[in-house]
Amino acid sequence: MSLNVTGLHVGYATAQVLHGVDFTIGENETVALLGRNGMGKTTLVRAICGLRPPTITSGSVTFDGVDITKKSSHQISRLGISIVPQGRRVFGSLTTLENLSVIPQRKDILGERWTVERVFEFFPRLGERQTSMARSLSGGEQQMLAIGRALMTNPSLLIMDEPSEGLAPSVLDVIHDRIEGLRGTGLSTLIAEQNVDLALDMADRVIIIDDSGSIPWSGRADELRNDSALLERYLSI
Ligand SMILES: Nc1ncnc2c1ncn2[C@@H]1O[C@H](COP(=O)(O)OP(=O)(O)OP(=O)(O)O)[C@@H](O)[C@H]1O
Repeated sequence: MSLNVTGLHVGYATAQVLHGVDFTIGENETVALLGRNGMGKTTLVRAICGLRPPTITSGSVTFDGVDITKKSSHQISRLGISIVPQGRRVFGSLTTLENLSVIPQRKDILGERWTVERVFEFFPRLGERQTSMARSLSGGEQQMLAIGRALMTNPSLLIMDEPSEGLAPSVLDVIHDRIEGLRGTGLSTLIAEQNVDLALDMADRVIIIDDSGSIPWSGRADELRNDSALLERYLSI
């Protein structure tokens, strides 16, 4: 798996948000995307996944050597990138089981495929709630379901947009543990997060987005954790 983002400019009808974003993600890497509120984390992950708005105005996104800059979100999903959207977006009027069963799956993959049973092994709590309507699940259970739905596509790159948002600390521990559990399964992960401590615990590498609409710093998570000037400058911590 390799993702290469080069010179990406992205915006909305009303405003240009990203002004030349460059980064790469390699095989088996967990990368955190950090930045203060409104810097463009969601804009960047939506652009990579082919979700519109926003619109990519220049630059390119290449995934496993294929230019996906102009591809639709469905095409990108079929190539192996899956997103856990901000706000979870599960189907409230379907059961847990139905939410997982309706996902189109990529079949031509190396390694173990995801099945509903495997998701229930991975998140036992979802197995217990498989006949419940998704709208009746707690926030944490909905987040597990959103991750389960993304895994069902059999991605090689999983992108999560603020997985910690609105979750209680005990649930965060579960989500953190499960994201750790994905390591070594051949999956690479990009996590956009406001919760810097959590992100630094989970990630091998960090990219920071700032008000220039680009990536002023990237490096190892432990480097950032130990650099109070960087934390203050870009994340106001
Ligand atoms: N649909 C939209 N139309 C116009 N502008 C938008 C739209 N969505 C986001 N923006 C603007 O784009 C900029 C970046 O927003 P974005 O949501 O990508 O930031 P973020 O880093 O993910 O922030 P947060 O952590 O608050 O979600 C903000 O100025 C926001 O107001």
